Amino acid sequence: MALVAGRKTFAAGKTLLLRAGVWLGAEAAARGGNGARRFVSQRVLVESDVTAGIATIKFKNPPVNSLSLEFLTEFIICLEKLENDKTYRGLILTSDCPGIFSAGLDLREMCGKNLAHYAEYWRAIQETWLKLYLSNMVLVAAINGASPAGGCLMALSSDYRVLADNPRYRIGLNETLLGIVAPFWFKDVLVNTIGHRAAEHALQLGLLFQPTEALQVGMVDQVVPEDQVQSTALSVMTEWLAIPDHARQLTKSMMRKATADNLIKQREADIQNFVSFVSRDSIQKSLQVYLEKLKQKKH
Ligand SMILES: CCCC/C=C\CC(=O)SCCNC(=O)CCNC(=O)[C@H](O)C(C)(C)COP(=O)(O)OP(=O)(O)OC[C@H]1O[C@@H](n2cnc3c(N)ncnc32)[C@H](O)[C@@H]1OP(=O)(O)O
Repeated sequence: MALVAGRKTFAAGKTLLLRAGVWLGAEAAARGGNGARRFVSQRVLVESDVTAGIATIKFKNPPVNSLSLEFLTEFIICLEKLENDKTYRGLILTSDCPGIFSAGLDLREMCGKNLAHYAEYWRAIQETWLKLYLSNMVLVAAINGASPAGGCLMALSSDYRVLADNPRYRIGLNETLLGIVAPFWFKDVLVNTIGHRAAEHALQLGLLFQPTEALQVGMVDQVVPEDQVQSTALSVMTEWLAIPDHARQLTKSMMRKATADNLIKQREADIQNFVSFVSRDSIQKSLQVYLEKLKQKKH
């Protein structure tokens, strides 16, 4: 059943389908007698409370939960499985890596690879976003670490964001700092969240907000002490799940469909655009310099 779901997801990406199959073969699932279920994959941990109808996905791709192609493949399959299983009405996104929610796109997937790889990678990024943004489940991001760029996009695609109050946990779309440009649909999601002027300011300067600033600008909905992130996410979830599903889902779709359709109608062009942008010599150089800086930070 899960493979069928995988096939649907990756109808346009044969390699991804193959990888998904490998992952599904390695998957282990355990059921407890108390309604708790736990799916284990290498990079994505899914815990669920069947009785409450709530699942929690913990990103587990150390050291920084970068969105590698392998991570995205596992993540997409998990999302699809949960979405298709009517047991689950709510999903909490959080991290298993201390201090990092997600470092965003894996820069190594965008450097020194061939054009087909860039296209495959970007399709997986698009697919992940569409699955998150259009999910019928209530999505609450329990942001327990730094979340730049693609990490921020995952949080912004949730219905509600709870951020741990730690000045090191900065959040934002910092693409310009890398010498790259956030795609139009990243921009659309940011505009929908914080408004046009604040988004223009944040995007041009590549701002990474500390928790109090993120709350002020509306990028997150709540900032709480670090040890209360999960419990707050859970109580927010309970509140949201008290709303009848059909009414909430139709409302969510009414609010989000136009933004998602904007990408859906030009998906192939968006892939081509990414491929030609990222493969430019100047962009490759910028990304390599940025990666090098990250590596040298430690020394
Ligand atoms: C047209 C293009 C559209 C692009 C759209 C979206 C863009 C993106 O999402 S691009 C990614 C943007 N992400 C970032 O700018 C974050 C970069 N990372 C950091 O700022 C820090 O690593 C972070 C704050 C997340 C964590 O800090 P630390 O805990 O201090 O860890 P280190 O910096 O020491 O990193 C450990 C290790 O991970 C490597 N790393 C970090 N980020 C990435 C990444 N995004 N992709 C790949 N690898 C990453 C870093 O180089 C270190 O590697 P080693 O030196 O080999 O240990």
